[in-house]
Amino acid sequence: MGSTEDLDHPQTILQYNSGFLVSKVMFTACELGVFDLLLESGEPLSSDAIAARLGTSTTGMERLLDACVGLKLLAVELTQGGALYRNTEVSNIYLTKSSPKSQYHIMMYYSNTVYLCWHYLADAVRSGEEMLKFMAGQNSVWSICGRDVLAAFDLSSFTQIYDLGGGGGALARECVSLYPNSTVTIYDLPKVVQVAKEQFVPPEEHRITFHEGDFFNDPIPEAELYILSKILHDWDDEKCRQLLAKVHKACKPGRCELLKSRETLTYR
Ligand SMILES: C[S@@+](CC[C@H](N)C(=O)[O-])C[C@H]1O[C@@H](n2cnc3c(N)ncnc32)[C@H](O)[C@@H]1O
Repeated sequence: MGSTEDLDHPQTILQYNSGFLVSKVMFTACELGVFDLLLESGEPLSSDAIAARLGTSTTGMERLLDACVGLKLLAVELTQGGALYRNTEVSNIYLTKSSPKSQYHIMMYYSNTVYLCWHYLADAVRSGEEMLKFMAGQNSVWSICGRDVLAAFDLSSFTQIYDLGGGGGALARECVSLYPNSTVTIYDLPKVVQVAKEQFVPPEEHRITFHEGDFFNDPIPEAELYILSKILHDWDDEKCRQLLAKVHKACKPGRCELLKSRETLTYR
């Protein structure tokens, strides 16, 4: 990024400028069932056949298919009868609904929900009130899967837990409910801790405490278990290394970190 080539021709800036087009082409082909149809058909199909089977316009479909070819999500074979399209291997594995490794459902969530929310990013940045909605949003997922995440490993031997960047505290609440002998300290930025206290964690919940701090610039106190849930994806590799090194230093031998990113759960 910022290379001398970029100064002559801003390749990076142009890629960022149109990045959303790439996502939307992939989402649309998934949503319309292009990859599923090509998997089921077992043979390459023309754009007319695909359009007819999926009930779309022929020109629109042809353009979408060609865009997918450009993105290497589809391959095209030029025959005397016209162009025939088929899935690439990667599309068969990740973009079809029936594949065990299918990413279809998360993509539909991104396309129909996350994509729309990001339209209002500038408003969200302008307005501090959005923080409350963001925290509630972050919390809501834990009412569905918090217990499963926390039960994936037996954490009952840990009584003193720090949830770094613990936000609104929904995971902390699940944790003390599942492991009644534990206490969880939500470590987060002062303004977030204030909102968590006022809005999300009932004062009678004495097993949850708070620590106002910046995990990059302030000390991280000693604890038996550190939870970093949906934290690392926010930072570049250097920042993640910095944070993990700090947690590692605070962690005494035999103590642990539970890392939950969007896709993975790690216990070490
Ligand atoms: C994506 S949210 C995840 C919230 C929660 N862990 C969860 O799983 O729902 C990231 C959290 O990290 C907190 N955070 C960001 N930078 C931080 C910092 N430097 N020190 C402490 N917390 C921070 C944010 O305030 C926010 O609550």
